[in-house]
Amino acid sequence: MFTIKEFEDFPIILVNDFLPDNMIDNLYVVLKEYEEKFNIPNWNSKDKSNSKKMSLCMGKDIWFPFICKEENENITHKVPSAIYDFIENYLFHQGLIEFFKYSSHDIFRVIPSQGPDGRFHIVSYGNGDYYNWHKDTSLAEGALLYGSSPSRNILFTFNLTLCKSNNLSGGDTLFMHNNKSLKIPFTNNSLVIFPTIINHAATKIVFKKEESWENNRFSLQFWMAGTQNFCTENIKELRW
Ligand SMILES: O=C(O)CCC(=O)C(=O)O
Ligand SMILES: [Fe+2]
Repeated sequence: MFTIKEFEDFPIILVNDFLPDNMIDNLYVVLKEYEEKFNIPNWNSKDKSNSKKMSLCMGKDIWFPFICKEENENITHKVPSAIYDFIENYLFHQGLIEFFKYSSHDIFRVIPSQGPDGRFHIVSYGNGDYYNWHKDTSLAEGALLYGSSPSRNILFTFNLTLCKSNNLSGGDTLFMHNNKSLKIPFTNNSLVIFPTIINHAATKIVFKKEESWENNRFSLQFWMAGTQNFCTENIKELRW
């Protein structure tokens, strides 16, 4: 059963033991199915600041909706049902929604009224990989999960970390806010939720012995979108 905690000095929510085993298994089926499609992160959007991000992430990533130019398929058919299940039934679980409503950081209280649209991003980290400091404010090209309008912005990141290996060291998540920093040590099956404008990083992952791809450290992120109004009214205090 998951437990939820909030940090006083950081608008960050930490959920431990988040998913039941069957949901984790379903997500691993998706990871395995798309193993060959993970690629070096590509932030080629019109916003030039994004290009800097290329060198920050040492892992390999994949986006959903998944865009495959060669196959030219309908992207909306490319989101596995396990991902929708994860977002709708777990990230928007009534236990979490209830917590958001009464969060001590006002910013989270509006999540329930926005609904679960956004994008889905997965990073796979092998031995030696890390993700240097960054914000999740740029939206890589492509549609949102429910095909909604471009007037929505990415506002929150829900980040689930998974790793089956017991031989992992590092892979912690770091946050920076108002000149303070916070380290959340890597824990399998834990979820952090934060406004996308908070600087964060994942420390170098070291496996003490060689591991198979399936034993990599995975970061599964739902980048939640909200309306412009919501954005300007509620997030300005965080200097969007
Ligand atoms: O691996 C992590 O925990 C963080 C990943 C991340 O920040 C990102 O992909 O934007
Ligand atoms: Fe990030």
